[in-house]
Amino acid sequence: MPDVITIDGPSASGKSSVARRVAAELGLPYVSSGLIYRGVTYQVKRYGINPDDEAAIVRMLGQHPVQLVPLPEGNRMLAEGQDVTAQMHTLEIDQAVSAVARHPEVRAYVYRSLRALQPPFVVEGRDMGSTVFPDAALKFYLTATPEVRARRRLGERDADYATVLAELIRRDAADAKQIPPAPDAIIIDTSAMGLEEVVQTILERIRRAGAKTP
Ligand SMILES: Nc1ncnc2c1ncn2[C@@H]1O[C@H](COP(=O)(O)OP(=O)(O)OP(=O)(O)O)[C@@H](O)[C@H]1O
Ligand SMILES: Nc1ccn([C@@H]2O[C@H](COP(=O)(O)O)[C@@H](O)[C@H]2O)c(=O)n1
Repeated sequence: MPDVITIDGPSASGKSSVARRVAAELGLPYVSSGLIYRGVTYQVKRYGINPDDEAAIVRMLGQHPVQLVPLPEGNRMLAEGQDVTAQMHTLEIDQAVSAVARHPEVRAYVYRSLRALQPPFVVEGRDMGSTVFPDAALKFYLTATPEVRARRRLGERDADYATVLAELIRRDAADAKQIPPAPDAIIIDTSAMGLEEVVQTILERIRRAGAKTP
């Protein structure tokens, strides 16, 4: 069994749903890296920090840290010990998170949190395969057109289709630096695939890779 399996892709490509299902099938924990960036953004807003002020964000995190709890039934986000998971997937956090996540020192904070976790696990995000776990045994990258992703996301946000689509396209552009897939990632275009089909495709690739491992 590989130590670390990475599943990356743009917003609403299905990373967290797929990672959770794949991890459950393998009996492994799954880890949502985006939830840490969301937790940091929540604290930035809570403490009224300017999202452009990298040094102030890092200082704030020293006093008011966040912690990811990767439970199999769903990752939880703790801010100073308080469970704030329910407030992580709002349009307000969607719109602010990329500005916070672009700072190298913020990324270093998140990378340290992720690398401190004990493998094996399935981890999802943008740059898990390209940057954070370059030695991961297996790397997947999910794509889908913005329109398909916006339709999937509709209903999870308090917004209409046009707003959800515009927000997805904006976030893709804002995250462009960390979005490119690792050169050795297996790319799966899920535009015409159901969730279960994506999960089974990945599990099949993992089984095949496992069969090749001595
Ligand atoms: N292949 C698929 N077919 C249909 N629906 C899907 C598929 N993959 C994911 N979904 C649905 O799309 C929505 C978004 O999926 P999910 O939250 O897993 O994406 P994500 O990439 O983790 O998003 P984000 O990066 O914004 O957190 C969910 O409602 C999920 O059930
Ligand atoms: N590896 C990652 C993961 C996430 N981000 C940033 O966090 C935002 C939220 O991520 P979700 O997966 O929960 O949507 C995302 O838009 C990025 O700004 C990142 O930079 N790297």
